[in-house]
Amino acid sequence: MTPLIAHPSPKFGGETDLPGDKSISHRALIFSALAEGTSKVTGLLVSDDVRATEEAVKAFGAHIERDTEGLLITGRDWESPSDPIDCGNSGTSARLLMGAAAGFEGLSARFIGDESLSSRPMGRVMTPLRRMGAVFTGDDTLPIDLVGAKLGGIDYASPVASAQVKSAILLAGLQTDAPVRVVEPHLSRDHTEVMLAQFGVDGAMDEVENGIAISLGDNRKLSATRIDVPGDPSSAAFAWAAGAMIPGASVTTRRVCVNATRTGFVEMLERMGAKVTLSNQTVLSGEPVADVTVAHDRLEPISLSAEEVPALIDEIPILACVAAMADGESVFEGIAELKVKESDRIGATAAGLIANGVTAAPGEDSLRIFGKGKVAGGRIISTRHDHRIAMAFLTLGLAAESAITVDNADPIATSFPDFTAIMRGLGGVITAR
Ligand SMILES: O=C(O)C1=C[C@@H](OP(=O)(O)O)[C@@H](O)[C@H](O)C1
Ligand SMILES: C=C(OP(=O)(O)O)C(=O)O
Repeated sequence: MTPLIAHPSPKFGGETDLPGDKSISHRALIFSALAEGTSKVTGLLVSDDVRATEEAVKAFGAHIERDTEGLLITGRDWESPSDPIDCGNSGTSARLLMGAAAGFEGLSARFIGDESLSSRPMGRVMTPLRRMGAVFTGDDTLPIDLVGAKLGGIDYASPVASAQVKSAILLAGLQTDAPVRVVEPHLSRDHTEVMLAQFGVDGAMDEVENGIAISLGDNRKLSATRIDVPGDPSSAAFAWAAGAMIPGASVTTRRVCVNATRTGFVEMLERMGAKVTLSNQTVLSGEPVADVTVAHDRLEPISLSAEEVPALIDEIPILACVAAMADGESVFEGIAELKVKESDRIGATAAGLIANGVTAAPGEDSLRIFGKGKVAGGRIISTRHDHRIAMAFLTLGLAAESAITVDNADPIATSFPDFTAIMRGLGGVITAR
């Protein structure tokens, strides 16, 4: 357990690069490991979650080498790993890998994870994958055993807008010729669809009565390619939040992914009153990227509705912290999915805010924050082994009246090991206890 203290930091600002996007990094590894030929991946995120996926695809038989630019990954038909696939803390690893492995006949694998991951629901991917013909033993939670089988098609209406569920089905669908379609109630991040096209697989997206339908086309053979991973907007969010909250601050993050399914947070900051500018817009491996500048201004409270949630699902704890710095009541609705992340993020966020002098009302599917234009701070919060909770409250501590301590900053390594260095580089005062 490594506690860290974030102190009020009135001189925050500047420019920074960011590590690679976590979602795109997981996918680059998995897709390359399934593709025919050798793919090159640059800018891959170095973090515990992505390392879990890298170790897994090696265990399934992919060959990985490094050169000066990045990784060279040679794909193949996946085979049984000799040891359990340890997904650590990473829901994306577990759910996407189960889908990707499900259609290899004769393969058998056990999926395991840490205590937090072992309490998160896996039935949401096992149900549709079983319907396609996959054979699992285990209930809703890890450890789960998979026996690869010949898969058929599926037309699946997902009850949740989850990119992990959608991606598990599409990845499994690569091993069958039968029709594969997933309908989600609202569009979740579409990095799988973007990357399928990069690897030469066609698909389609249509608006339908009950949501957004994504289907695979006829060509499902992945051909090796090059993927350059852009910066992670979910990591940039902490620098942007500090830029929005601290008077006089202006922060520029270079070459960040600005795919519209991921820009919900920065759009909310703009709606709240922060000044947001995009420059140097371009496209990297099918993903839109830009330099994003966020500068402080007076912040207004906001309302967040269910259809807006997927585009900022991982940013809700930090959005709640920013809302606490606005003057008035902010309401977030349709956020029940937060209860099945690395921690119950509705409860953890509300508890951290309340401890630091903010009035907040958590619900089953909602969170209300009664902002007063400032946050007292001064208290220690429990991160509940959740990286996003740790980073959100360290960021709030930079803007609060008194320092905020997080009891354990270790989980930050799962998604953004450079968090402390980057925030310090921008003027954030973060010290050990
Ligand atoms: O597909 C992905 O890469 C992810 C999807 C999201 O999860 P859900 O799809 O379960 O909402 C997100 O919370 C997670 O950090 C990464
Ligand atoms: C929810 C997250 O990741 P995962 O589901 O991959 O554990 C996250 O990074 O906030």
